Amino acid sequence: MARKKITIIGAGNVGATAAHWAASKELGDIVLLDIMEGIPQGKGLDLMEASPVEGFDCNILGTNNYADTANSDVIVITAGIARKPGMSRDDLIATNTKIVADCAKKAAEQSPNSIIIIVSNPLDAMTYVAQKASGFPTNRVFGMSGILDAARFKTFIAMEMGCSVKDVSTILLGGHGDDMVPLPSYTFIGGIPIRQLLPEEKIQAMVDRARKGGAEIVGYLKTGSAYYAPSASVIQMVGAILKDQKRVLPVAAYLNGEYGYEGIYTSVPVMLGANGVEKVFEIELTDEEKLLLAKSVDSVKSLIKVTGM
Ligand SMILES: NC(=O)C1=CN([C@@H]2O[C@H](COP(=O)(O)OP(=O)(O)OC[C@H]3O[C@@H](n4cnc5c(N)ncnc54)[C@H](O)[C@@H]3O)[C@@H](O)[C@H]2O)C=CC1
Ligand SMILES: CC(=O)C(=O)O
Repeated sequence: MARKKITIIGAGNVGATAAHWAASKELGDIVLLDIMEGIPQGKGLDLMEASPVEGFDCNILGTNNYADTANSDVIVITAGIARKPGMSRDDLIATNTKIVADCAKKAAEQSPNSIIIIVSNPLDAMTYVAQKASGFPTNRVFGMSGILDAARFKTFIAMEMGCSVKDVSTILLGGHGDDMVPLPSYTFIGGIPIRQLLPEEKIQAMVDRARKGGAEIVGYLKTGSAYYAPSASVIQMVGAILKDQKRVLPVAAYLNGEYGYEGIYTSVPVMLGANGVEKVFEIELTDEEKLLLAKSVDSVKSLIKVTGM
């Protein structure tokens, strides 16, 4: 069987670390593309030279040329810039819209049957931009944030309980911002509802910490944002697609009337397999949860508006 081909666009912290996880899991051959000359080539070769030590078999090519990405099965877009002093959020969106649209268009031309996963921020709006720029059907363009945000929530719960992270399960909805919607009502520890094990104030403190999880890491790093957990999260999605695992995961998926919303991307539980988003699950929500989701979707809508797409 031919090896799968994964292209990662943006060889910065998230992109290079995603290549590392993908290689160590032998998910396929990897093309690492960046606009900076030498960076993807150097990081790609360095990672490839780890293969005899770690014992993984895959080719890793660093490049600045989209022709090298041809016939990829999955394309991960992490390209973009972070907000700099003096730059408004709208300035950032304008710049990243151009970058993400350009990357998605060029990558889609080279790999017309591929699946595109967006990581670049602001996530939900950039996913919308990539879908428009690629012209791909919406089941083949979606974003990563829900797995990361849920992973942060699960980590804090395991830390609080002193239990294994493996026994914590949850669902999280909404945009990748401060008003994302972690759902304690769908959170279980070894099958036990979290509200039977922890007081509400402790649960709400962890909900709040998860919402601000990205900022917490930036506060420590100062020079950049999180990349280990984000890259692990996107590679979980890549694995689910390439192995047709039918995983049920929170993904920034296109909504076609589900939850009462149409024409936007936001995180909801989906089934992820070889055809990308194969099913969107609509779960029951309380009135309060519906209001929280509406607030988050409003934020996503206003970000999409700024893109002008
Ligand atoms: N969705 C999520 O949950 C998360 C999203 N992010 C976002 O992912 C993006 C990447 O983050 P990092 O890797 O930490 O940033 P980084 O600055 O380390 O890497 C970005 C890379 O993109 C490259 N790039 C810029 N313009 C390009 C273009 N036109 N074509 C190809 N490459 C280009 C840069 O040269 C750089 O190497 C950011 O937008 C960040 O906010 C990061 C973590 C989590
Ligand atoms: C950077 C980002 O989006 C995060 O760490 O959540």
